[in-house]
Amino acid sequence: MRALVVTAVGAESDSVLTGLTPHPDSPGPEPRTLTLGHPRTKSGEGYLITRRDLPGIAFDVLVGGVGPAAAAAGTATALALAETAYGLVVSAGIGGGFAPAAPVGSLVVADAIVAADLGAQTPDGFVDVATLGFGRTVHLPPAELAARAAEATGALLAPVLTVSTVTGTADGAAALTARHPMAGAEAMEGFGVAEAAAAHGLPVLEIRAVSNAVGPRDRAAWRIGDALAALAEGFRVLGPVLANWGERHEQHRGRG
Ligand SMILES: O=C(O)c1cccc(C(=O)CC[C@H]2O[C@@H](n3cnc4c(=O)[nH]cnc43)[C@H](O)[C@@H]2O)c1
Repeated sequence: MRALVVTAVGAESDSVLTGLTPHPDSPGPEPRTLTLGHPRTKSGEGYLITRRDLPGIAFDVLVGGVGPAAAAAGTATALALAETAYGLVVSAGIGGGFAPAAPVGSLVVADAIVAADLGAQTPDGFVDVATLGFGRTVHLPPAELAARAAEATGALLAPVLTVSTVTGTADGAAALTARHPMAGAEAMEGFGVAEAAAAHGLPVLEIRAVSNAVGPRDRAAWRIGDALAALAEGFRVLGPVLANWGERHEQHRGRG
């Protein structure tokens, strides 16, 4: 199986690739970097993808940009231009954790990927787009895969919210918690990645390493290094889990 892992920034992609480093006894081919699509960066590059082959699974790790729109555009471009079909799409990176369930340095695997600020404000409160009668606000990763990924990595299995604006006040955090009491984390890309995956009929997974608590903004307190290290460790464990799931999934599809 080939999996597409979508991160927002290069530091996250580097962590994912560190985690996906093969065992020294069977190093496999060196990772290859390629650019895809139209030039879109200041330096004139397309989307940056790094390919890493592991036993039973190949990973393409994409730097898609920050926010749900950039993530959807990057993911859709990678899926549309792929030479070899993907079997799974993963949104990965750092994120804010909801206290006390998801402390800084911990991992959260999504059992639901939720567009938390896609809707309308009304005098009676927030109404999401699904309730307004347009589209959807939730994508569900394959339940067994999400559970196995969470168990193997020691992650909290909980909804991960996608927001276009990082929550930066206690009131904002309280409002989100009131609407999504089970939420484990928030980040800015998962729902965009999931929309693109769904448009290609592909399953999606999201994993976040917590760099900060959701609440009053204190950028100096973000522990990005700890979160990036947790992300790398998570992917070290996740590689074989995804390979195993892919093999069983492909056998199942072959029988059908
Ligand atoms: O400054 C750095 O070294 C650095 C390294 C890696 C990533 C970053 C980012 O700032 C990436 C932004 C990214 O982080 C997610 N994120 C993190 N915390 C939150 C949050 O509390 N609420 C929403 N999103 C969060 C988000 O997905 C952004 O794409 C910097």
